[in-house]
Amino acid sequence: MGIQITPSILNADLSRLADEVARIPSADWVHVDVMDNHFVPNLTLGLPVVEALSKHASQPLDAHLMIEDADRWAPAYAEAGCGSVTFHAEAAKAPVRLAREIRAQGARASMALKPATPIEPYEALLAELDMVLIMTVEPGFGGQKFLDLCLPKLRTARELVRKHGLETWLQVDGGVSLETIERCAEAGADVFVAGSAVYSAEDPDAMVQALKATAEAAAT
Ligand SMILES: O=C(CO)[C@H](O)[C@H](O)COP(=O)(O)O
Ligand SMILES: [Fe+2]
Repeated sequence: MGIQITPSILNADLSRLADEVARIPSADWVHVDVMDNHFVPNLTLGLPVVEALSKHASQPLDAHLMIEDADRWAPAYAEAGCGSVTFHAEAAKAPVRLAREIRAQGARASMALKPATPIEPYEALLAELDMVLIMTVEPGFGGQKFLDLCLPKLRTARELVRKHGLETWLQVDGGVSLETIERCAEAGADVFVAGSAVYSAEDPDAMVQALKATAEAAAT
């Protein structure tokens, strides 16, 4: 698939979501951060808003569920029309069953790891996943500083995907900008979430294109 950019709408104008998404036609996906004020200390939006937005976005939605009861809710986001659904490893009680349920609903299944969660215990699970999200900030808020300490885990994830001959995408999320995206691409990421970098830019779509070009140059 090559390099893909999935802007997060967390720092967009939430009162005009469909318009905000229309400002980024070059994006491959639209990243939607769902927070429940339990798994993370912040509350954003849920299933009805995601369902409504999926009907107005020209790109598929990439739902990032920062919620405690992932086993119960994640398949519903696939059913609501998301193209990709990411649950957190720290929240899922039965990740294999959950990944299979998401895929059965026709969406890509993805699992996220917080900065302190290692990838090695999940090696056998990789074949069940279409994507792994390596968080590069503590989940909960946009606009945080990129954590370089997450890069070795990204390299390990890339080695494991190669070792098993898989096509699992590796996504990074948190503090991704023109300044940090090269490091992520060099370490093996191929899907890049960028929230504040895109929506604080004067021309958000030009920023999406610049991020993509920078990651492509670093990955080759
Ligand atoms: O999952 C997230 C936070 O938990 C967001 O997707 C992420 O922080 C995007 O925002 P930014 O690019 O500003 O860091
Ligand atoms: Fe996110």
